Amino acid sequence: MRQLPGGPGACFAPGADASRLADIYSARRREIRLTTPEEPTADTPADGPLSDGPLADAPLAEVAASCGLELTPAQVTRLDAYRKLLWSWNEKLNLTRHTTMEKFVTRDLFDTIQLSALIPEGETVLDVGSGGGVPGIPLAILRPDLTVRLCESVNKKANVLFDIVEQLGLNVTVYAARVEAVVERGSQAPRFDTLIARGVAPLWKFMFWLRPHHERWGRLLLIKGPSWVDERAEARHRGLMKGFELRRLAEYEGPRNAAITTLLTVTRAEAPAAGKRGKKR
Ligand SMILES: C[S@@+](CC[C@H](N)C(=O)[O-])C[C@H]1O[C@@H](n2cnc3c(N)ncnc32)[C@H](O)[C@@H]1O
Repeated sequence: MRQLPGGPGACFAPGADASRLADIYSARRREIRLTTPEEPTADTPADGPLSDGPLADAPLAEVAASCGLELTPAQVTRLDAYRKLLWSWNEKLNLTRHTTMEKFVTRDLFDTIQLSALIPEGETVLDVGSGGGVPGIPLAILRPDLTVRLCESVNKKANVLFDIVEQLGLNVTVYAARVEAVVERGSQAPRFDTLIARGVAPLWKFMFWLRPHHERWGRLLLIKGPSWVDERAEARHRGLMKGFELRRLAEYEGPRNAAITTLLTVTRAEAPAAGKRGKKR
């Protein structure tokens, strides 16, 4: 993982030719000004119908208060600055369908806050498949005690993340790379306590990508919709859960959305206690 010449938060995929990085960087800067059709952005796991509610265009603080979310004025200001940058980039790239204040707060912020409650103080966290930055960027705003890093495989989106992080003055590193490359042995990225993700891939794919590098991450923390049960079955069927434990940590209904969201964790299974190993003689 090499540092881009553009700034301390910028990294590039492993294997990039160092002598060409400056060219690549300026080319990528140009690239992000294009309006390019992207693959459709998946709804978040618990997305129901995306109709607007009565607080669609209310100020962030008001919508947050209506959902019982307690935010300081400083947090409101930074979250709103992030929301503006995200929506502005969304006019050029397909990054989010949550383009009313109500959806931003009740889906993006709400999910992030639920997730945040499960992350211990001081951890190093990687947001896998950040897209427009959820949940990694709101998490970095709300939890300055964490070291948050973002990972996004599509260069155009990673460039947007570089820009947003820079404009918000966040101390967040962005990897323009696939997660497999970020966590592989020999990568310059640190070991991560927790990998977080929303709306990226089914469980079996995560396990396929991450199993070989299990010593480089502590646990996987996933925001999932009801499909998680089928995803678990598929991952087990493919033999990808062997030696790993999946637990359901929390389940909640969104404030304006009856769909259920589940927070799952995957960790290495504990080795059996010494006395239980092997057959009795
Ligand atoms: C549907 S978006 C979700 C974005 C964001 N997490 C959210 O919930 O709004 C999924 C993102 O994951 C990225 N992605 C898919 N596979 C990836 C991988 N192996 N490593 C890193 N990013 C990946 C895609 O490029 C896409 O931007």
